[in-house]
Parts: sequence; C-alpha cells; structure tokens
Amino acid sequence: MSPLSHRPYAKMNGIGNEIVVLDLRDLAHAVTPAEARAIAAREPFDQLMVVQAPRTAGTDAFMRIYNTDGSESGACGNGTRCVAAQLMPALRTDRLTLETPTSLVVARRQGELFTVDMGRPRFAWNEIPLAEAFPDTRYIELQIGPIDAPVLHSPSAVSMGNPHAVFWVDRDPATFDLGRIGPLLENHPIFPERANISLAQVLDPGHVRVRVWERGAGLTRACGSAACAVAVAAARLKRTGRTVRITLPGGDLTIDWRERDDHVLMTGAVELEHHGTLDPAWFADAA
Ligand SMILES: N[C@@H](CCC[C@H](N)C(=O)O)C(=O)O
Repeated sequence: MSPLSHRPYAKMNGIGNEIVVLDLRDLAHAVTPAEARAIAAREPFDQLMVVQAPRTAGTDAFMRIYNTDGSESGACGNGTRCVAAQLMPALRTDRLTLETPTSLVVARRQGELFTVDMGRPRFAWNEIPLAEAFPDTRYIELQIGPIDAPVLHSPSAVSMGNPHAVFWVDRDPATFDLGRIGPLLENHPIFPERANISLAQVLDPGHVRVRVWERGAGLTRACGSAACAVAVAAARLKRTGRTVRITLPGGDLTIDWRERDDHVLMTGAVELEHHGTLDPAWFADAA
C-alpha cells in the first residue's frame, strides 16, 4: 500500500489557483511524479504542495511543488500562501521560513492577507533559461502567427525561480485563444525547461491585467510567480512603477518589487475549499 494512503490533505485556492496542500512533516516519503499525477486525476489541482520536516536550522518546513503533469517547479507563489495559511496556526506564528530544493521563501500574515517574499528576479538568458544567448531579455525574438502579422511576439523573459515569458497585448487577454496558443509556446524550443506563458495588458502604470498558461498545468485562474514576472518585466520596461496591482481571472494580487534589496513581494488572499483523505485505490497504478 502506498505510504500516502489515508493521508489527510487540504484543498485550497490562492485567488483561483487550485492548490492541494499535503502535510508530510511526520512521514519520510518522496512523492513521485506518478503519485502526483494520481492525486491530480481524483482531486484536480494546478499545484500539489508537499510539506516535509525542516532540513535546515532556522527554517520551519521543507516544501516540494508538483504540477498536474507530475513535473516539479522551483516556485509557486499562490501555493506558498496556501501552505502558510495551513501551517501558521499550528506553529503559532505569523511568519514562516520555508525551504524548497532551490531557495528559501519567507511568508507573513497580516489579517486575511498573506505576503510571500519571492526573492530576486533573474534576467540573464542562461538563468531563465533560454536556449540561445539574448543580451537583453526585456524583449526576446519569438513570434507566433503569420510572419508579417504575428498574433503574439517579442515577449519579456524572466525567472522567478521558474521560467516565465510575458507577451504584451493591447486588448483584454481573455480575447486570445490561450488554450490553443499556450501549449505551443510552453514547449517552444527556445525554452529548454519549458515556460509559463503570460499575456499581459497594461491598463495604467499601477495596474496590469494578466492571463496565464502554466507550464505542466495549463490554463489557470491565477499564477503568483507569473504575476511577479509580469510586474518586474513591466517595471523594467518603464510601463509601470515598482508596485502594481495584477488582475487575474481569479482575483487580484499586489506585487511590490522592493528597491532596497531587489526582492519581489507578492500579497493576496487564500481560501480553504475542503479537507480530504488520499484513497489507497488512487495509487493502484502509481507504483
Ligand atoms: N501557480 C504557481 C506557479 C506554478 C509553477 C509553474 N507551473 C511551473 O512549472 O513553473 C504560482 O502561483 O506561482
């Protein structure tokens, strides 16, 4: 029987980003991609946040992030807020330091809102990563559609601990068929580790409307790291200031790209949908 059998989980969302939080702090088990996919098939999520016992002094927990397709991500802003909402009451704190395989993330609570320090954005082509050297990633050479009338072109590329491409559009992102275009761009050879794809419409210097196709998960109602990527890319292009409201289909996030230390802070709400228990039958084919 899978060690995950009968484990309780929390189904949550971060402004519509569907998140399952699985607390395995008392169980030494590395969730496999097949197990993540098995859970996604019965309790659909955009990300599965697996919380494990802390590995480093000064941290509160270790965390791994799985997409619907079983792949792992280096960052998940909305999921981190959900993990914070689950752990903070039990640990009797409003501030947590969470370790992932690639970074340390600090989360704070202020009333109903959770702020996650997503760290520093990275803009170098090989850190995003891109398959070719681009000296300036504010716009990269990439387009889809007819060569003389592309549907989308010249995205900004950013790493927020995971790869993002941001296409600037001048009408409501909902009017694009992102469900069709998203997979083509996610898997474009220019992104050797695939990419999260955002369409962003700057409404004014303090407000951007965004729609996201997530790597490994598809169309989503929200993506926190994409909101951060859009905010820093827009500020780099001087299209916005460093503090912006990002409106996603599921709701709003406030992103503050702090001048003092270059860190990106993401603030928003979370919602608990229900609690559940992992059924042993789900893992019958996930060995
Ligand atoms: N929804 C997340 C980002 C999820 C990770 C992404 N699909 C990837 O593979 O990088 C967020 O809120 O940041």
